[in-house]
Amino acid sequence: MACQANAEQIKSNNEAFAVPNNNAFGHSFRDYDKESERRAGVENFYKTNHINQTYQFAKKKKEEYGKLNRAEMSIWECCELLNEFVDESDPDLDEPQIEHLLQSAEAIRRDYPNEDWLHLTALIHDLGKVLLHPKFGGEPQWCVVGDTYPLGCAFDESIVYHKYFGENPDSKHPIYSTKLGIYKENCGLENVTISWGHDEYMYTVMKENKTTLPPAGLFIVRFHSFYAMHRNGAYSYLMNEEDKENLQWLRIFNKYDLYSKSKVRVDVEKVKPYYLSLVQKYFPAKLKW
Ligand SMILES: O[C@H]1[C@H](O)[C@@H](O)[C@H](O)[C@@H](O)[C@H]1O
Ligand SMILES: [Fe+2]
Ligand SMILES: [Fe+2]
Repeated sequence: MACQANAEQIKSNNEAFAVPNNNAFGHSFRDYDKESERRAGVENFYKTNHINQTYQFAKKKKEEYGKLNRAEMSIWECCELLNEFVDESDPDLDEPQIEHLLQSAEAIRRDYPNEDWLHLTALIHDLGKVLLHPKFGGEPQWCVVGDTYPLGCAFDESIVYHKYFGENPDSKHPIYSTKLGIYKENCGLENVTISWGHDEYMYTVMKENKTTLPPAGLFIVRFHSFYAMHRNGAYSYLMNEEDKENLQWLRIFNKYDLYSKSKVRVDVEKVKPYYLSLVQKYFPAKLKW
């Protein structure tokens, strides 16, 4: 399969995307301290998120939404539902989410023309944000978007707005507050309970609907918001060899996920036939959500 090729090699051969210095608001990307029109809202978002994401909470949500009994629809129908949502956790983008999906997919497609699985992975990576939709219970933003992190073990200091974990009951738990917590060294990320949100939900949707996308595609979707791990190198003691392999692809993907955020809109109708053909290749026509 294409993605078994060495990720770093493919990268050096193809890379062309110029990483912009500034986001659409004139600041550097992921700067959570800089005063901007989005800053206060983003901080408030993380305060609520960090206080309420506990191990028990994430377990419960995973079970509840893991039933996939809310809707039947195609991948494209879901993309269209995201037209109405703006992500409150994001300091770099205030456009509807469908724009972000197309922007990241088109950017990665330009640099990796032969990795069609990567184009589709980018298109669908944030579809889990559909949890915000009334059809899915209209979940509040704090348990759908934002960076994610492991639960059941200590919160690493590199997580954004770490200070707000002080008010999370798990930070006083005798086991959950220790470095390894309930986990064994190198147990593999698939065995770790991550804070509940769009990543884990979309991973479940993909898996249960039997996507034929390669393991790296599933890994990207499941852990793309886990910045403490893929950007800061934290929690490496929970990772196994397979995670480390997949991480190479996640790092490539992240560049396009983050730095493609802009005010330049993609012509949806123009690119739609291409993405529909990929959806057909890797997914059933209707999926359970
Ligand atoms: O604000 C963003 C946004 O919610 C993304 O979808 C998520 O993947 C990122 O990790 C987060 O920082
Ligand atoms: Fe995301
Ligand atoms: Fe994204």
